[in-house]
Amino acid sequence: MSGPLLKVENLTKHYPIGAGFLKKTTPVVRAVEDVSFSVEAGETLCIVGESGCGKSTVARLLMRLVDPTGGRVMIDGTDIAGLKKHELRAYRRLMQMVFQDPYSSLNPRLTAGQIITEPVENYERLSRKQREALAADLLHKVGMSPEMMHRLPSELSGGQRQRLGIARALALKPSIIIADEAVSALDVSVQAQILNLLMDLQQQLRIAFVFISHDLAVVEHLGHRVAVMYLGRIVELATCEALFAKPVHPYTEALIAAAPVPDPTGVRFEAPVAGEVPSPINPPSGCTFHPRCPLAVERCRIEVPPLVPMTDGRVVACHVRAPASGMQAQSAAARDCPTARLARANEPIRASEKPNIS
Ligand SMILES: Nc1ncnc2c1ncn2[C@@H]1O[C@H](COP(=O)(O)OP(=O)(O)OP(=O)(O)O)[C@@H](O)[C@H]1O
Repeated sequence: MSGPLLKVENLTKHYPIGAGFLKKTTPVVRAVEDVSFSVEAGETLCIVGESGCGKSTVARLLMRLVDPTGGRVMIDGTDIAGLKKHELRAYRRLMQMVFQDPYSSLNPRLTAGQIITEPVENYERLSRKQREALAADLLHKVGMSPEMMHRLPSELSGGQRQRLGIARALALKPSIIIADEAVSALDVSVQAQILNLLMDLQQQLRIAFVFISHDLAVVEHLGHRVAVMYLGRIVELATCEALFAKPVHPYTEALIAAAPVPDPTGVRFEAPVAGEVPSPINPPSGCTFHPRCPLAVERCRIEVPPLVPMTDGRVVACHVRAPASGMQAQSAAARDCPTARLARANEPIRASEKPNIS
């Protein structure tokens, strides 16, 4: 294979809503607008943003559970939109999903063994012996004992159920796992166990993760790169280290500043993003963040800012901090950022911050 494992180009999803009988145009929810990114084998790309910014819709588009309004999703260089049903089945094996609620996503009437071998049995017949061996192997991979294969989901703890969800996702030996808020429903200590399990599995199996979360502490722990979404668009995409050390987009900066501080000696400020997220049915003109942005200028109200590459490899969509004309904007932006000033004092930017952003 040459090129990235997963490549998303200009992905857009508008959900039509409530068209009146005589209305000439159907109103739409602009859930995802012109989103592009790529993910390499063995890499974790996190997608963060407030509720309703389009994270889950991106996940559904990647899995082709919904069809895009525009753009493409390429796996191993193949555009999955052009695939016939039987070809899509083969590609679906490569990409599996882990859901937020491990209870509602597991069939309560099936045993753990049946749940995790079911995806394989959709593709091939297994003897009882093969099924048991596969179930034992998958349970072992996620740190559970083989005896658990006879239990029902209701007889397992939340953490065990999420391990089961991960075992089921691993059954088809995927190259990519899409995890949508996969640890949000778990206690913090169980969250840490599941995150460590995912990182171990990634090292062993070179699986790529697209990890969707609103929890920046989780993202900082797990991610290689982070895409920050606001109202359907990516506003900043950077390596995890670079993003947390010196956010450039004012929205990223506000999001990081507003995150709870686990360590009171840490570098984070407590300052929430002012105002509500506008409606994706009738989003603001120009930069959709402008009504909440303390730096907004006239141009922000008029023109949609393009994603501009910065000198450290990140991309940022901001007329003020990343004007389309200048790669040098990044250093100026980072200088004015109070979070960055404190962060920089603690953690210098490393030479390895050269993300592969496309
Ligand atoms: N089937 C649908 N029909 C109409 N609108 C939808 C549909 N699915 C999602 N939306 C809308 O699209 C926008 C993006 O939703 P999405 O669930 O992708 O956001 P999210 O960032 O995952 O939010 P959350 O973190 O709350 O799950 C929201 O305004 C949502 O209401």
